[in-house]
Amino acid sequence: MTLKITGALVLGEQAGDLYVDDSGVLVDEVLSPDETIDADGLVALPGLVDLHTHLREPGREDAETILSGSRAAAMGGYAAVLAMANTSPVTDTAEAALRVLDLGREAGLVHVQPVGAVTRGLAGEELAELGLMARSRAAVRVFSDDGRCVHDARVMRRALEYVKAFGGVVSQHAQDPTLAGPSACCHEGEVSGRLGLPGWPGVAEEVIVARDVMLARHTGSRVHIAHVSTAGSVEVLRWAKAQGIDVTAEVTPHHLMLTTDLLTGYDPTFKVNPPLRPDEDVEALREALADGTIDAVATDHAPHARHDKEHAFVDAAFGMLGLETALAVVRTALPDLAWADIARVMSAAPAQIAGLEGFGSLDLGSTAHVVLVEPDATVTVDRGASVSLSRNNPWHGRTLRSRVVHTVYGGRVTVRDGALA
Ligand SMILES: NC(=O)N[C@@H](CC(=O)O)C(=O)O
Repeated sequence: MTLKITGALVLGEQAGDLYVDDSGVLVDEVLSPDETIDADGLVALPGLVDLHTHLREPGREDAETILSGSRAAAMGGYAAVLAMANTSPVTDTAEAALRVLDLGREAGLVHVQPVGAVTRGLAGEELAELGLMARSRAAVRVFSDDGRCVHDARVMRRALEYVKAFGGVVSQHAQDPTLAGPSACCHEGEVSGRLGLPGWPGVAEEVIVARDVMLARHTGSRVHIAHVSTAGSVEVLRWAKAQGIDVTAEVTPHHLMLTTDLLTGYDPTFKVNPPLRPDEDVEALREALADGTIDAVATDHAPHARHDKEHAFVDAAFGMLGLETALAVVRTALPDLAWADIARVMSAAPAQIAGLEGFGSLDLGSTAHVVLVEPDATVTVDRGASVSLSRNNPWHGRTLRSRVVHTVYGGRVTVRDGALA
């Protein structure tokens, strides 16, 4: 099946046509295409890549499945997602990783790349089968105990040494458990004090970021900091990058826009880990994304069933949806960010960090993963319209700028006119 996309503003710049041959590759011309998409006025970006998605399968298929999460990803303009390891059972073996990969292929809407756990059962003690996962057909390159911090420095050091052998990376959920007590449920500060909610401070994140950049320097290995949420972490990253330490970092759309004050209604939709932070952190995160200190935007899409989320704030599960709205949130939060920069932080950089070949580019000869965006559309989010199985959507009722109109994955249209194809 061949495809022609006419009149798209490629990376937001000049209008041009894109052609896809019948092997799903971008080429300079196709004479009589099987399908033509009129993209006049739409911006074409390389299909987005999400470094941080929770798909809940296996184990919590009531909250999300690999199929429903793939649908949400396609609707958000994604061509690839990295599926976090905190499923049940945990993705800590090659067999478990292959199962995620194959279920993703069966769904066929985005590439689902398994993230391997760093430690067995996410218990933080013994390393998981890192080498077997890496050498398997799933070719796992990103390892993370996300949801939990690899808090033991010795274990973190060993993991960094181990993944170095095959060009892997450890994605750290930076949160010192001794500074973030078991009942903590939000940012420690003026708002938590007023609401009487147990909080944890920004420094719980920052001490781990500081420790891990030093471990990366010591081991000569590569560390990635998941969902950076504080100005202090940004300062450490800026210093580490200036030293030439091999560190990358991501920020979530919600940490670029939502702040701690949203907690005053005790609505558990806004309970997330790391927690929403004050304005000054949000400002520092926006600047760091724009200046390249933070490399990528990653959703931390964390679907939860009603019976886990609809509780008193202290008891509710941590996490919020993100795949379908990520691009519009980034565009709304940083209206001056050029489309080429959006393509970098939401596609090229995450593909590179994850070692995913064939993603992140619209150059001729690349696999045709393309998202076509209406740049100045305004859309009011309705959580009921989501294709995710969950409804913990913090953007419900908000008006966001820009809209994903079509998504093409490997030359195949997965979203057409804003609906699953
Ligand atoms: N980000 C979240 O708030 N939740 C994540 C895991 C986590 O706690 O990081 C989840 O798996 O639900």
